Amino acid sequence: MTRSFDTLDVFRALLAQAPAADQSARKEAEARNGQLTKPPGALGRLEDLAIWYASWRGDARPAIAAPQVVIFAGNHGVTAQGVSAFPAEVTVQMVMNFQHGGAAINQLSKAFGAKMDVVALDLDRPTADFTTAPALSEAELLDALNAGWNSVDPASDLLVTGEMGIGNTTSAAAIALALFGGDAGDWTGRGTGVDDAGLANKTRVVREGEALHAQAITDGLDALRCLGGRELAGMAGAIARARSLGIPVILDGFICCAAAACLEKTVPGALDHCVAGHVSAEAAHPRLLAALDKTPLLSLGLRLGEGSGAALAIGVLKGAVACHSGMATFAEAGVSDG
Ligand SMILES: O=C(O)c1ccc[n+]([C@@H]2O[C@H](COP(=O)([O-])O)[C@@H](O)[C@H]2O)c1
Ligand SMILES: Cc1cc2nc[nH]c2cc1C
Repeated sequence: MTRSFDTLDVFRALLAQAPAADQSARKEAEARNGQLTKPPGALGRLEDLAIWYASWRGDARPAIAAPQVVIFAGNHGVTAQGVSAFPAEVTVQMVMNFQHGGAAINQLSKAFGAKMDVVALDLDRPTADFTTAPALSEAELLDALNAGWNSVDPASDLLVTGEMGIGNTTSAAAIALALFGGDAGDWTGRGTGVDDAGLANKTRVVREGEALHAQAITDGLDALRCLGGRELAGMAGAIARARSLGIPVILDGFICCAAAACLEKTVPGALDHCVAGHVSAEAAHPRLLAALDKTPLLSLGLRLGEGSGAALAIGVLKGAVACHSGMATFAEAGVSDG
């Protein structure tokens, strides 16, 4: 694969140089919002969402015409520790299901008019078990970040990143512990549905893994390398590329947010072009969203991953932008503005 960046320092520099939102588009969108035929604030959070979207698109009256959903898949060596309710083979089996159109995310992408791409990352080469070694080498991390970076369609106008990877809630919990502190128990949840004994074992694995690598972790990219997985790195690379292209992002569940947190902890503000699509039923997702200072759009008790909650939130964002760009102003409609 041709890489777009060959070292982690170049990736860090790309993150640091990423463009900011367009303040003049924001101001123009705020002014337009104030003239639309509704009582001030009556569209609630939809108003902020539309203005946020306009500012990142550099267009005070934008449209959402080409959303892209990218699902990354990876396998995790830590599954040898018995941390998931499902066997690791499910990852490759679900990739085939995505490719044949049979998964929830296929239906949700279709329902919300998004094109969907699947990026399977070296499924025959699981990461190392992070309780004994760093999950990824630097070269492996770079390859996965590059795969994510190159997966984003520059012609799209909205990105959803999702994932599939048996064992990856363990990885995400260890990353969150490394980045935000606290106890392993604060960040460890049931994932696909482990029982109480499974949860205790998983919490031990998260604690041991984080302790083993704590000294080596100085920023989010170290956490991604030591405790992460290829699909998490793929999501991080895609989120970073979207920023460089001025494409807003809807974040999905616990694993997606852990991957995104690695960017934020590397360059503060790196997630300003992202909105949290939903809060999942994974126990620590609310805590992780709070740490990222993100308020989720939806709360539907989902714990599927694969971009499902974020895809549903495409509908909310499309609604917000349609109202903002399509509604009449008081002057246009001849409605008294009070
Ligand atoms: O998105 C979430 O918050 C979420 C919560 C629980 C489970 N998942 C999905 O379930 C898989 C990981 O669960 P586990 O138990 O194998 O760590 C992975 O494929 C995720 O997409 C996803
Ligand atoms: C069946 C199945 C589907 C999934 N989709 C995302 N994560 C998943 C985990 C399992 C186990």
